[in-house]
Amino acid sequence: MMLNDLRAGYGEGDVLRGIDAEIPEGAVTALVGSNGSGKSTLLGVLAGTISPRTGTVTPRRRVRPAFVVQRGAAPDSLPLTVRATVAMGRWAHRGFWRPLNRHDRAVIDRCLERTGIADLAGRRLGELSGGQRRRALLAQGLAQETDLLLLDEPSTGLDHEAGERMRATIAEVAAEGVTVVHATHDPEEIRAAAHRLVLDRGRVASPSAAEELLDRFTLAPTDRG
Ligand SMILES: Nc1ncnc2c1ncn2[C@@H]1O[C@H](COP(=O)(O)OP(=O)(O)OP(=O)(O)O)[C@@H](O)[C@H]1O
Repeated sequence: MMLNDLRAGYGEGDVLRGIDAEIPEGAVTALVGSNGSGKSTLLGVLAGTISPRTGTVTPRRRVRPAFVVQRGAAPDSLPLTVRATVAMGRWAHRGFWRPLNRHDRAVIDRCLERTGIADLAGRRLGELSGGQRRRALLAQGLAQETDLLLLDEPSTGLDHEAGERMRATIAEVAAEGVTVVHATHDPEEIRAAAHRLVLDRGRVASPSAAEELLDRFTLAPTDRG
């Protein structure tokens, strides 16, 4: 995917100030940068939820990307089960008015399994811990079976085991041919990604700034000078 001179923002002024980059298809790209550098905004542009002011993303796919945000759109007070939440991921294929078929149910089961939450399927979303809810939202994204999976800080708040499972799932999905872009501050996720796109105040960081930022993000506190 090629990003050419992308500019986007919310009110006056641009948050993304001319992004030129290539995002390799069928691989994992980590979107790295300080707080406020524009990672979530860029994910929003790739997802189509934020319109760029100028610039292009090519090719523009007909398939809707799956965008896994930090919190779901449904309020926690809704009596929605984990399974129902994941099932919503099938609406993109089926429309929410049509009953799920056997294939949909098999996809939902698989997504619950691979995110390690099959045993929570009957629980209400509002009763889950933050990390469990995050896995349910990832499962919902996977259930969409799109070829572009966008994740906003997927492993924030996950324990070590859940974080490893998240990284494994991300790698597996990419191995199946899905283009994965995830915004992350997690050193292991940054190291595990095949590609890194480093943002610096709304632009792609220069090679030397990128190297410095990546060092800062991936070195353990004890390794830092
Ligand atoms: N909905 C919004 N309305 C107005 N300004 C926004 C909105 N969302 C983000 N911004 C602003 O855009 C800038 C970039 O935010 P963005 O969320 O893209 O950064 P980020 O790199 O994802 O940061 P973080 O690491 O904190 O998640 C920030 O200055 C932020 O205040």
